[in-house]
Amino acid sequence: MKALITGISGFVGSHLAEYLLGKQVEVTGTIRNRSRMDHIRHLKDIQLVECELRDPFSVESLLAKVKPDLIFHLAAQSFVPTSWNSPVDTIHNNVAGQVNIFEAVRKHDLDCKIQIACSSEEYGHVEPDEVPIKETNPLRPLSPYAVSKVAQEYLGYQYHKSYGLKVIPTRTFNHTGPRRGENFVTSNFAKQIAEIEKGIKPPVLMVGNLEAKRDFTDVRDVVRAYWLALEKGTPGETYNIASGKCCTIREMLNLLLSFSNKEITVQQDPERLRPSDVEILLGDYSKFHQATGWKPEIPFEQTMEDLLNYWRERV
Ligand SMILES: C[C@H]1O[C@H](OP(=O)(O)OP(=O)(O)OC[C@H]2O[C@@H](n3cnc4c(=O)[nH]c(N)nc43)[C@H](O)[C@@H]2O)[C@@H](O)[C@@H](O)C1=O
Repeated sequence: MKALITGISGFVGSHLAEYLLGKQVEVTGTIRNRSRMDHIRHLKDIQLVECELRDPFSVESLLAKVKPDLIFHLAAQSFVPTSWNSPVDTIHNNVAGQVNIFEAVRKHDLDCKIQIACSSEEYGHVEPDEVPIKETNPLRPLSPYAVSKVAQEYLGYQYHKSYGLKVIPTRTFNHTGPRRGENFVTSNFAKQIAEIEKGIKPPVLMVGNLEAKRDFTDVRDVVRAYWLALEKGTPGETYNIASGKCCTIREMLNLLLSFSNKEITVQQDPERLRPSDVEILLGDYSKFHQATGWKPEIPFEQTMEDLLNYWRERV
C-alpha cells in the first residue's frame, strides 16, 4: 500500500507520516524548497519529492512516478489571518494545488482514494441553535481561507460526480498538539509561557480575542481519523472530525497557565484581532463515528500539557 502526503513536513503531515509508517504503509511526501525539515528529520523510511503543487507539470510527473493508492492532501496556506493579508495567494495556493492533483489523477487514470483536508472554518457564522454543528449545516465562510476550503470541498464533490474520483473531504475542527505552528493560538500561548518561564520574555502574555469558542482535537487522534476516512469512509461524503466539546480561548489559556507556577499577566494586542472572527465552532462527529467507529481518545488536558512541554524543550 502506497500513500502520498502533500505537505508532509508540516504539523499534521509529520504526525500522519509517523502513523502510516506504523501501519507498514509506504510513504512518499511532497516538500517545497523552503520547507522546514525539523518535524520529519527523524523519519528515515519516507521518500521526499520536491513538488510545487501550483505547477501542473510538477504534480503530473509526481503522480505518474508515485502512483499512490492513497492521497492525503494536507498542503495548504492554513493560517486564517494570512488569508486576509494575502487573499489571492491563499485562494490560488489552496484551490489550484488541489485541481492540479485531481487533473493528474484523472489523466493517469489512477485508482486511488483521496482525502482532502477541509475545515470547520467553512461553517463560519453559526447560529446559537445550530450547535453541535452537523455536516448539513449551511456554510457561511468568514475569511478568504474559509472560502478556499469551501471551494476545495465543492471541487472534490464535482470531480467525484463528473469523473468518479474517490474523494473524501474531512471537515476537521481545530486541532493541536506537539509541533503545532507557533502562529496558531494554542502553540502561540504555550510558547510565550515557556519563554516567560526561561526568563527570555517579560511575564506578560499577549493575546487576541479570548471570547471565541473552539472545539479542539489532538492531532494524533486526527491523523488516525484521516486513515479511517480512507479505509472506511464513502467517497463523495463529507465528514466532521471534532471532539464534540468546546471551550473559550480564555479557558484554554487558563488551562495552560495552570501548568505553570509563574505569575503571568495577560494583555490584549489589538494587532491580534481579526476583521471577523468565527464566534463558536462545536462539532457533531456522529456521522464519522457511525461510518468508521472513530472517537477522540486523548484528553484535552494531556494535549495541552504535551504542547507546553514541547515548547519548554525548544525555547
Ligand atoms: C479549523 C481551523 O482551525 C484553525 O483556525 P483558527 O480557529 O483561526 O485558529 P487559531 O489558532 O489561529 O485561532 C483560534 C482562535 O483563537 C483566537 N485568538 C485569540 N488570541 C489569539 C492569538 O494571539 N493568536 C491566534 N492565532 N489566535 C488567537 C482567534 O481569534 C480564534 O478565534 C486553523 O488550523 C485553520 O487552518 C482551520 O482550518
